[in-house]
Amino acid sequence: MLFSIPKLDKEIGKEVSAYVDQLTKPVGSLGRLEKLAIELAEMTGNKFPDVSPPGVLVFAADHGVAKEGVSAFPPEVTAQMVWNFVQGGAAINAFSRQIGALFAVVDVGVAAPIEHKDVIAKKVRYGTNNFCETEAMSSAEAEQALIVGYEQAKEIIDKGARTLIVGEMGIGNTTTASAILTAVSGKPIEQLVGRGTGISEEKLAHKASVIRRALSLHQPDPSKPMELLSKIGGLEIAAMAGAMLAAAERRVPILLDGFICTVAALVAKLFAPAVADYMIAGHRSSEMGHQVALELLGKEPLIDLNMRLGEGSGAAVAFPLLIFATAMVKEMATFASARISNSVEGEEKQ
Ligand SMILES: Cc1cc2ncn([C@H]3O[C@H](COP(=O)(O)O)[C@@H](O)[C@H]3O)c2cc1C
Ligand SMILES: O=C(O)c1cccnc1
Repeated sequence: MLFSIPKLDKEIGKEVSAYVDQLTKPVGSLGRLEKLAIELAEMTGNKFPDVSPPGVLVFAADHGVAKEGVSAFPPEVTAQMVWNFVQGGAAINAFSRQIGALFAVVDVGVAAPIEHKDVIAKKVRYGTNNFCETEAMSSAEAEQALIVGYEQAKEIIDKGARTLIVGEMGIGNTTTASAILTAVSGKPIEQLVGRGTGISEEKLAHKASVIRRALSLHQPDPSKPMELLSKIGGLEIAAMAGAMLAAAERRVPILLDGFICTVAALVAKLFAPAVADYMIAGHRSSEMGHQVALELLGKEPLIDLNMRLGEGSGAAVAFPLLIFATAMVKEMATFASARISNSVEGEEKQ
């Protein structure tokens, strides 16, 4: 599949960088917010971009590998949480309301029938196969799930979303994400597999052995994203990658969530490396493996609150920082406009 992602507007970045140095504060004193303002300008091609409203897309799907007992919760929780999302009771609902987000939940592969006017029905199949036994899904299904994500992102952007947040719900998906990350990074499984919903030490060792089995069965080519998705992937992970690709094509900044989202980001990057230019890492999840995924992506997260939930929750909590960065550029006075004496230290920049 081919994606056409525009180059970052480095010229606007330079303009904003120079302008930020004129604002009524010592040079560099707003730290990371300054860098963020420059990045947002380069992504959007706009010196004074709007990042609101954000669009939150939560993709839900089940994982056949959950049968192996790799989660602290039973697979039915995926469907049960979808009902919670439409009733507004999940963490991502509370946080989406706080940040004024456009919100949608998409069934891309829940292993139960779901009919509700507020659930976008895009089920590709009733959960994946157990990838310890056979491939998770066909390449055609992986592609279909990717397209679901792509189309949904297009839609929410058409409705006005100026920043994209992608979240997920899928019991077992930290196993799937760890499998993909092991294949992509080539690092030892022990460094990449974590407690997910909160499994015991014993289950953690079992989870690692499940991933080891799947990788030795399928031996996916780590440079081929569709192969990774079909052999050891997840439907919601494919959809998240597709959504990110659509946002980057439209110069819409992507605010990443935690572990699963960052692994989906790595998959998106394998489809089109330039997609990473449009990503900002929202938070550092305490899930083992997230740090490695962030390093592979070359991103430093905005916040670290010891969260490990998913759903897009960490990105939603980090989102106000994007508002602050843009408000700084839009609203602050310059030394000249406010008639304030500038530094006597000349050009020195910290
Ligand atoms: C009530 C509940 C709400 C959640 N919201 C996100 N997750 C998170 O936990 C799951 C991944 O962990 P594992 O791989 O251990 O199953 C995903 O659904 C993820 O989004 C939840 C999990 C639970 C139990
Ligand atoms: O960081 C995440 O995305 C995460 C961690 C644990 C469980 N679910 C999601």
